[in-house]
Amino acid sequence: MTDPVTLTGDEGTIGEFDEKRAQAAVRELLIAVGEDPDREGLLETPARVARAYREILAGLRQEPEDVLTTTFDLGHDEMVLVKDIEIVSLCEHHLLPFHGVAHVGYIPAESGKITGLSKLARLVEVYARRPQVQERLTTQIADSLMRILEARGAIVVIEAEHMCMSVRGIRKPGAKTTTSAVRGQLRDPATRSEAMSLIIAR
Ligand SMILES: Nc1nc2c(ncn2[C@@H]2O[C@H](COP(=O)(O)OP(=O)(O)OP(=O)(O)O)[C@@H](O)[C@H]2O)c(=O)[nH]1
Ligand SMILES: [Zn+2]
Repeated sequence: MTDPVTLTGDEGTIGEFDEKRAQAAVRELLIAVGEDPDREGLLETPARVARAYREILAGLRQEPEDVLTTTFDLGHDEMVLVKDIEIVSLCEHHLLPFHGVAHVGYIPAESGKITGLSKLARLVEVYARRPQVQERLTTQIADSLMRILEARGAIVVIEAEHMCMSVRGIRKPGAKTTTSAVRGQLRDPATRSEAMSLIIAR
């Protein structure tokens, strides 16, 4: 068992993951939909689902500062862009997944302070593994780059398909939503269009 961690998130204090409570809630849900939670095939389901949600929502117990740790002074002050970072997040309206790719770029601080490339993907994970809306996920990543790396500019583009639009409701599988957040020097039209053309290029 890992130690419970209590952190302060963007919207107040985030509690620890209560596995027993999650299991009881899944059992209740099974009863609510007319299933028998005591039939053999479902006996372990509450425990499995609780573990799955602990994993899928692990970002609630992490902060961006935890992952943007390793920084180097390379003196590189031009744009760094990591494309096609696969994401799976959980829509906070329906608790159904949305999945796709994130493209994350930034212009380092004048000092040339940069971070490891994998840390950009880790930053995406911190915010994706929370109940989310795609717009907030996008802006939180960009704002963290500006704040923690003191970046001069940041751009985040996310393209995703929402299960709540494909398996229920309007049922439009394949519909993709694109969101972007652009900060600092990347708002300059020439820099922004250079970044966008790199993102679009296959
Ligand atoms: N802007 C935004 N909307 C989202 C996101 N994820 C889900 N939604 C939308 O949230 C809305 C919730 O609308 P409601 O009318 O309250 O819920 P609903 O009756 O289940 O809506 P339908 O999906 O249209 O059946 C829906 O239109 C979803 O498509 C997201 O990341 N961003
Ligand atoms: Zn939804």
